[in-house]
Amino acid sequence: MEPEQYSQLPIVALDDQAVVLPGQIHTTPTGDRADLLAITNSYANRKLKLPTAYRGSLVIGCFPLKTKGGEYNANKRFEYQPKDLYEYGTLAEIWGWEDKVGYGGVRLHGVARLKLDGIDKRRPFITGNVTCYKDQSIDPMDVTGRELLSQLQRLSLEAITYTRLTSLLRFSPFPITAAAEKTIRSKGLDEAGELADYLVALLKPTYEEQLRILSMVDVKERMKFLIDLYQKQLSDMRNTMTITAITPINQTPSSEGGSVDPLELFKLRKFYPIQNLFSDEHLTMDEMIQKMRKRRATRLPFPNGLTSGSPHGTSSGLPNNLSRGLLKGLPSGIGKGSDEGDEFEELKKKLDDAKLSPEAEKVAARELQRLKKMNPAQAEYQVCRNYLENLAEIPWTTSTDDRLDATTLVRARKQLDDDHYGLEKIKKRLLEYLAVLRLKQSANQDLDAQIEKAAEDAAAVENSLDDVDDEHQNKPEDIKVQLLKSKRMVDKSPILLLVGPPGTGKTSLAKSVATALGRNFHRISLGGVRDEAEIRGHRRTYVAAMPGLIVSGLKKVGVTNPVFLLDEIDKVGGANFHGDPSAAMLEVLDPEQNHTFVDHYVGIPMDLSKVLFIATANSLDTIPAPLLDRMETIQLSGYTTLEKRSIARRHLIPKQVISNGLSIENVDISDEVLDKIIASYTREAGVRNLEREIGSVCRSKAVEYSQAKDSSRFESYRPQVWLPDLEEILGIEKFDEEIAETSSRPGVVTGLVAYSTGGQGSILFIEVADMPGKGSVQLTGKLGDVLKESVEVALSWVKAHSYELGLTSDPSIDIMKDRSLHVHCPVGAMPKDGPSAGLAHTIALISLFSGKPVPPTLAMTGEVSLRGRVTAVGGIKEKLIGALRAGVKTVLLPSQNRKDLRDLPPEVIQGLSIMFVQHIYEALRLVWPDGSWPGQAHPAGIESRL
Ligand SMILES: Nc1ncnc2c1ncn2[C@@H]1O[C@H](COP(=O)(O)OP(=O)(O)OP(=O)(O)O)[C@@H](O)[C@H]1O
Repeated sequence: MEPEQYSQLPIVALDDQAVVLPGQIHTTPTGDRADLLAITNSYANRKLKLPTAYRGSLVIGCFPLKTKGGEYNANKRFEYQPKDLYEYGTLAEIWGWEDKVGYGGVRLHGVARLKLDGIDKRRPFITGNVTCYKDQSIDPMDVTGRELLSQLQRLSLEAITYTRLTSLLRFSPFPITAAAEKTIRSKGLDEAGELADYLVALLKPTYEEQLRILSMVDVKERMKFLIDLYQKQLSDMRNTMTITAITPINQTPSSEGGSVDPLELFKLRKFYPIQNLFSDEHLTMDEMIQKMRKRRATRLPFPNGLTSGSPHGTSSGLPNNLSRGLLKGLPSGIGKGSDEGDEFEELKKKLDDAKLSPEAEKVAARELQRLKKMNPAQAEYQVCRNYLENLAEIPWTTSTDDRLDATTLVRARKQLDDDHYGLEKIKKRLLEYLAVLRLKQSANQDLDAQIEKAAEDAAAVENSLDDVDDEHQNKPEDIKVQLLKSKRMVDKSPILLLVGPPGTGKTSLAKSVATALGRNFHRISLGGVRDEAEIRGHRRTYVAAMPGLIVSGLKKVGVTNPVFLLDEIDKVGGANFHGDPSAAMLEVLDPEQNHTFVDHYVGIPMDLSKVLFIATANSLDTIPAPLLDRMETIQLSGYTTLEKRSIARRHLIPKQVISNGLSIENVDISDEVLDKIIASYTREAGVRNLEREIGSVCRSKAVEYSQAKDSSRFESYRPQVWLPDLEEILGIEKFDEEIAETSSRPGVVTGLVAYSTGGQGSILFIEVADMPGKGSVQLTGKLGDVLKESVEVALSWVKAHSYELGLTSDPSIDIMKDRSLHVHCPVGAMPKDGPSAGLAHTIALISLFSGKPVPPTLAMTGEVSLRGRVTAVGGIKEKLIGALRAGVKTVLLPSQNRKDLRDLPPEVIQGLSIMFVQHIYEALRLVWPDGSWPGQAHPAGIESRL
């Protein structure tokens, strides 16, 4: 939501050290204050001008104090000055006046954040211009936002559990923590800001920290800040917190008429570091408390005849239900009012409705029994309840019907074509996959019918044999049913892995597959997962334990057969002291194992075999081999300019135009403008930045359009975007394309590069210069080790063959004797590495020594060996696309790379003359066809493709 501006808003200063955050209620004392009384009067006289959105309720801006200021005016009324106010405040509704003598005050309810932009007038109360910020909800696709929210929830729940554990023992009000837990869990991405503000109240930060939180209009920033605060508090709690153990007290009953002071109970206390209690993960919370009691009983002497153990006491004088339970040593039954009873029934009903698997049903029944016996004030009660609620929310048997019928393939093809341009090979592979799925399912349907019939036959035979003796253990009919069942095809879906540079449509392809199948879709972001427990859940005995990503995903989609997108699987962390997350993924992804996947929290085997997993990755290098082995890789490569143009025309422009509130005829982007955006404002393999830049163009058109509309001058609006407009809208060009040079000089050769990030290719100049010297070689241009070595190989080969090449007049002359060399690769600031410039270096050296220039529109790539062989290199597609864009006409490639031509887009094959070479001599003959080069021993392999 965009911030709104309000003018002439009544503004008050809050009392000293008070901050009101949105959602909070605060009473600010009226005392002798002039402004609050004046506002009250104006309100009574209906003189206030209020923002339209808030008419009907009385809103004011309330600002905390920057300094302790304020003074009495001539009328003996206390007044604050605008300079006393902090620049951020809260828009608050006045909920009422407390009119008691001595401490009357105004009850305020915070609504939204305000920033004070200026003051209108000062008397009788301050009014000013403000900007009002409502919290933005976090986009569900925003990974950081989601992670922040879940981290904040986890930390705050952990803090609450610690508090509860101590407060349980110290009689602190349990219902408050329960309510807080409920609130924390119930907040989603759209209420993240509200949650953050709510959690401030639980933390009790300092005044300065509260002011900082107030000034944080950005929800994510606020969450980060709170996460820090919670982390600090938790580490304090973990390190220094101790538990005050209570003992069942055999207190002399208060028969003398005196009541037992609850504080008396704390006299007997023994401190245990809390970590000791949690370190043994096999203990339940109940058992921990028992353990504490035992230790206390053996070590603490009891004065005044008090002894531990005997559950004998009185409830008089203690908070009613708690005292009863505590004095009996926390047995069952306390506080089980009608509320808990309802809650229990509700939970039971939920579990009944949840269609649990047989194993889950057993566990649920057992846990319900335990819960029934438990005291709601026990920390373990909540743990057990949460567990059962989780069980009820997991889809054990519910699934959606696959839309797998005769029209499946046609429909899927249409869906994929509608959503994506090109990507033929990938679409074909996805369709094959769907076809197999459909065949398996229809084979199973036939078998199901047969099984049903065989089962009926078996039942009939059984009936007829009922009264005969029961020796027919393996009746043929039963065996038939078994046999048929074993033939049933298991729904073992292979796991697809889409690998490619960012923004090439991996996520959206997976979405299209889900839509085509009619299945629910859920994205699990694996980037940065370092902890095995994030995938498999925490054991239940951990504080604030939760199920892992997989089970949470299933809970969210509510069916057993969704499409799960495992995004960024290459970024899952390897083994560390938190376990090995990638090993946990192995079990999830193995079709042989994943029908009995066990989440640590749930602890019951679950069937993941119906889930269709599609993983995405940017590169295969960081995926552990065993994980890679379980997936079927589908490679996506970058798009050419032409492909990008078509994607933009068909998908991105319509999408952006509509999402910016315009219609197609309102924006006209020509091919020329599109090409400029692609070449000068984006350098990427995918189309994500392109989409962003098109979005900017559409937004700027939307502004123009609405201005024209508002001033009723439609005729002045121009839908076309012209080239000169681009600089104004998108800023100055971000990238300069390397363009093949027009003139040539000896020692300069055009090479080809593929950038490792972004999957983009381009040309690169190799420059070699010589000078008088003693044979040294200087290398510049941020060259990596491999590249440096390839220069050395090139130089050694040229030195060794200088006589054959006609560069020296005698075989004994060292060509480097009286000269030094300098090899440079612009752009100097960009790091370069790899062996693929070997051929270009060799040719550059020969060109320099022979004084023959190389044609500037001829580019080359290939690794060379000391024997002069030219061997294969990678990234051919990207390099050639880049070469074509840069204006190269002819390219020399290693013969071994011939296979890569199959993947090339047609416009590249048509636009470039591609020649293959196996040896440097062949390259020489192609570069300088007029020269008489030696090496006739290598005539084979000179071939060209035009
Ligand atoms: N061939 C295509 N046709 C139409 N739109 C495309 C195509 N390729 C990508 N897009 C669009 O580009 C945008 C980015 O794609 P997507 O989010 O799927 O990228 P990704 O490959 O998953 O990237 P990352 O690796 O960063 O997750 C989406 O809006 C998508 O629709």
